[in-house]
Amino acid sequence: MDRIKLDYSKVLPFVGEQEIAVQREKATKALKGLEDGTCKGRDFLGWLDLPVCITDDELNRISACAGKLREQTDVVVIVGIGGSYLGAKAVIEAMSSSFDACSGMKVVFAGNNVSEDYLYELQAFLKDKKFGICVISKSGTTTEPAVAFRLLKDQLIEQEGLAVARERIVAITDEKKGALRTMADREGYETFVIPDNVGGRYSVLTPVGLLPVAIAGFDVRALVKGAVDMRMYEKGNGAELSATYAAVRNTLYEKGYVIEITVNFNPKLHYVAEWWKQLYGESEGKENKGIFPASVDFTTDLHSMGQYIQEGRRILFETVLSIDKTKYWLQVPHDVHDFDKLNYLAGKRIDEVNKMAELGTQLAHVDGGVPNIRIIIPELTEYYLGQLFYFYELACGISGGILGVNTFDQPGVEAYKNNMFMLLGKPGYEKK
Ligand SMILES: O=P(O)(O)OC[C@H]1O[C@](O)(CO)[C@@H](O)[C@@H]1O
Repeated sequence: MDRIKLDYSKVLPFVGEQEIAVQREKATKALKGLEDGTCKGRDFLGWLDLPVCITDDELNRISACAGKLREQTDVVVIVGIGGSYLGAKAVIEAMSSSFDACSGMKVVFAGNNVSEDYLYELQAFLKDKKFGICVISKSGTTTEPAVAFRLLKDQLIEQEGLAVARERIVAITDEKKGALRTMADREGYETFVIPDNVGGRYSVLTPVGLLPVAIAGFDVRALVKGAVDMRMYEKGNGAELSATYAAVRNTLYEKGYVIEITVNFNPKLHYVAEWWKQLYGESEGKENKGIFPASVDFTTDLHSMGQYIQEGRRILFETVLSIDKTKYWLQVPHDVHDFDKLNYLAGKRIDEVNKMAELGTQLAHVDGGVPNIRIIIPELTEYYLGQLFYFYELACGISGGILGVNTFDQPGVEAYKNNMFMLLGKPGYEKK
């Protein structure tokens, strides 16, 4: 099997190899802190060896549960927010056909917002459908998924009766604590556990990511294998890829490039970037520090954000997720009239046009003062997504270590929650 690659040659017009080497040394120290378990947030390092530790029994249980839901239902609603849905959404969007339901099974998401219209429309869509619910919350107390789950559970009971509803609900949560654990135990739902030492945004390789992906009909074993191979490669090579990426982005940050834009040239990667934004934003954005993670879909956003990136404030760098080989083959057709003057492209692959757009964009943006990193993904498969997830997770752990923050907490997220609870009159929040 091939491996994802990193190309930072188009960063070198902006920073010297020597400057990167300084950050690379810091990266080596940060990596040691992770591997020794001496870094800040050391109670949350379970993800480091997670892919290697997943047993065959666990994978079989995940497959069996997914198989049962696929048999019994036409639609499964994945209820969760942040790390409790983004990894699964990223894989499912990347692997699904852009127009069909994935492998005959429709997987939809809820609990990642509190929009009344969204929930109303979802309930209308589920009316008279055979549906199931996979509810995911590590804490078991997050408001958005809790509200959605209450509505959907009631609807399921109303449509199917209590006994069938219990059969069609699966909960993924803490082993012992939280409201969801209490409810699942009391109602007798099938449950899967999110390990204590794995934070939400690092949980894609636990049942949190794996079960929804299996329900959608995709290959979780290949996903895990990709992560295992990346873990083994990085372990044997001083985290060559992850530490280098972490060092390069921190070198840029020190030079005033405070915004990293993750770029794709394939809309299927949109949610990979969303997953990455949570991973890096929640991990690094604290103590008034951290690179701001942003993302764009090209070429779509070249026609909107392209102007700013080319000529706006020079505080941006780009990391392009570049897919080497497409899944399909499609050529630009020849036209006898050539009214649109496109015959110069006739016979060329659509992907060649896309690749030239990618190269042309890189040249233009580098010329315009935007450093460019490329992550080259051989093909868009579960296996390479597994590699990519592990690479990004390890690089994030290292990068947070270089920055000197606790990569694994997210104290800032509480501020909005406290205000919302106070405004809604939640008992215990009146005085706040
Ligand atoms: O799985 P939970 O506990 O519902 O949390 C969901 C998300 O909310 C956060 O805790 C932030 O509020 C994220 O870190 C997490 O991924």
